[in-house]
Amino acid sequence: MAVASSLVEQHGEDAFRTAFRSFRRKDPPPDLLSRVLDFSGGGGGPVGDQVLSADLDVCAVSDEEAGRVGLRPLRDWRAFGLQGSPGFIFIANPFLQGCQPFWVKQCLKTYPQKPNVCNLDLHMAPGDTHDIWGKSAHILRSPPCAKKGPKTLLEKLRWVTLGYHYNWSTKTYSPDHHTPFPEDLHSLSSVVAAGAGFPGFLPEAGILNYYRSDSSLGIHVDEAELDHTRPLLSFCFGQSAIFLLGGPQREAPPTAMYMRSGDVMVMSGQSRLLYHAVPRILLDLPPTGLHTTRSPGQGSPQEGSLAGEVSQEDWAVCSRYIQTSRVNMTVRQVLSPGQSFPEVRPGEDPEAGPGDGYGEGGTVGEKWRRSGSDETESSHT
Ligand SMILES: O=C(O)CCC(=O)C(=O)O
Ligand SMILES: [Fe+2]
Repeated sequence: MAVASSLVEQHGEDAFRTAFRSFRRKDPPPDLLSRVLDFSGGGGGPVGDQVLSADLDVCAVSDEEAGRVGLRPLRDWRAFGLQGSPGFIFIANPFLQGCQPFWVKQCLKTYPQKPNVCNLDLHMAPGDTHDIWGKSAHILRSPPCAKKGPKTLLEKLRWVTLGYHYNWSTKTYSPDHHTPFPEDLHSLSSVVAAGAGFPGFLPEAGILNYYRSDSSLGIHVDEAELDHTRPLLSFCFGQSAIFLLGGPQREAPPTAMYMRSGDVMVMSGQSRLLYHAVPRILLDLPPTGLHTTRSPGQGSPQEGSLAGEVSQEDWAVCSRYIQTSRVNMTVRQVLSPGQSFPEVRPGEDPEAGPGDGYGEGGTVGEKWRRSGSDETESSHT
């Protein structure tokens, strides 16, 4: 059941905004929370009538290929769809035990490194954003002291872009702002896309969002990619969140669901261009599957695994960070095979990209990330 159907719309605002604001309230109404879908089956909200089981192509990927990127064999994945949202697939934590830490470490230690781009680059000198991990790790590794020191760079990180770098101002990608897409994330994405029925998916752009406890992600549609027939993949790590999935217009009341560490979402087909948002990070639920111990009994990654073990030293930093944070990676194919970017003709304003519907609130970037109370909007650049 869509959560906003019983909420009173205020000031003529659309149903999505009404729901978004309700979840941002300090104490969301209990009946609202009771209708948040919980795919983990681990208690909490119901898996409602709206939930279907989703078909995967379990033969598309061998157990070895899945294990190599830290995923369980595809036949063991629990995948769900939503009535009324064809193409939306929710995969409840398909990671092998002990393998999420590798991806958390990549998000915190590896992907923020140059030549990738992050929010700190927008207002800091290049030398100062050079080694975000190195400049933060020793502080995060030491025991928290009573007097809070200044935030580390890692704690100030809000987004990182990979591959074709999303331009938050023009809301476009461009051929001349591109760096190599990380090979390990390419492999992980290819496995998930193939399992979801999209063999040959080409991961070309990534947006990593770093959420602190009061962060949120405004209502938007991801439409800057030129090929919308390819899915958008989303990987969640760390603290849980409430995710809202709406319709093609903001007037449609959204469905709310919990997203927990390890959960993966695929937005494809008609769901590729649906409005969505993250109104709330939840600190009261312990992150699942985030211990480093690997279980030898359940197909743990073998020789040649990309998802290597994380050293205790690195994990001390990562685990401290995600005690109060959530990290999300979205992976997108930008172009169809053989497609190129439209040429900017002389005299045309290269800044005037197509609208991307991020409208209000915004991404982790300047335009659409919100934080603080439901009344205040602030940017996180
Ligand atoms: O953090 C999330 O779960 C959603 C991220 C998202 O929608 C985006 O990056 O476009
Ligand atoms: Fe999005």
